[in-house]
Amino acid sequence: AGESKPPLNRFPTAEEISRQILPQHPKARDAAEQKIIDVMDDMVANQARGMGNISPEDGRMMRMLTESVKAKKVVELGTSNGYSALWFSLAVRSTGGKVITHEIDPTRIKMAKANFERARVKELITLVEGDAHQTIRNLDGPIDVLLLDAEKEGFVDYLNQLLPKVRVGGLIIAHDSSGQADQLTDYFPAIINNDDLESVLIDASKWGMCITRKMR
Ligand SMILES: C[S@@+](CC[C@H](N)C(=O)[O-])C[C@H]1O[C@@H](n2cnc3c(N)ncnc32)[C@H](O)[C@@H]1O
Repeated sequence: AGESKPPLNRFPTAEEISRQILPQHPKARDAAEQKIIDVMDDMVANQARGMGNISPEDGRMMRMLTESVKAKKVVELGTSNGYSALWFSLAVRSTGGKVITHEIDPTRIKMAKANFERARVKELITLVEGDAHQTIRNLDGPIDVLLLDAEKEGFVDYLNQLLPKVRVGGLIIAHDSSGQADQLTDYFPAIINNDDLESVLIDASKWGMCITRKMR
């Protein structure tokens, strides 16, 4: 924070605006949020390798969206070590909501639990262990925000299972929608050919998020 950058003598590119001009660091509104952000910073510095975490830009966008739709229930598929869930926890602290996140890998489950513990968000986040294709079957709606960030080939099944539980006006965020678009050749038709859904690609970092709104 506060680091000064030499002025550009041309129009900045979108990446320069995103990475150099707009603030990179999340803003805390109180000490509890600062605690969460401190843990997120530590995860970026010391745990990120091989975790497949979302970028900070995408996290900021998800936090804004989640607060904007006043989400009470956020469902995440693919917790990894808990980085994106912590971004959601910043949002649900202000909406009075909860995050239910799903992960299959025991090592990552252990890391996520430790991160949630030290960020003091255990009452905001429920971590469901196991294969999400099975564990989401008993999930109750209404879901306000759904993040698809587990294995790409599973996205259509996740959508089919959970779309009926997403509330009208709710959001489905498919992560890596540009970075791994080649693995989403079934997913794109599934959302495009559904007249109840409207979608837009937000490419704040190279991974991209396809954000879909349930219109009716
Ligand atoms: C890209 S990472 C998630 C990153 C995380 N959302 C973040 O930004 O911090 C994908 C995760 O999905 C998990 N995963 C893959 N298949 C799964 C399944 N069938 N059920 C639950 N989790 C799964 C992987 O173990 C991996 O940790």
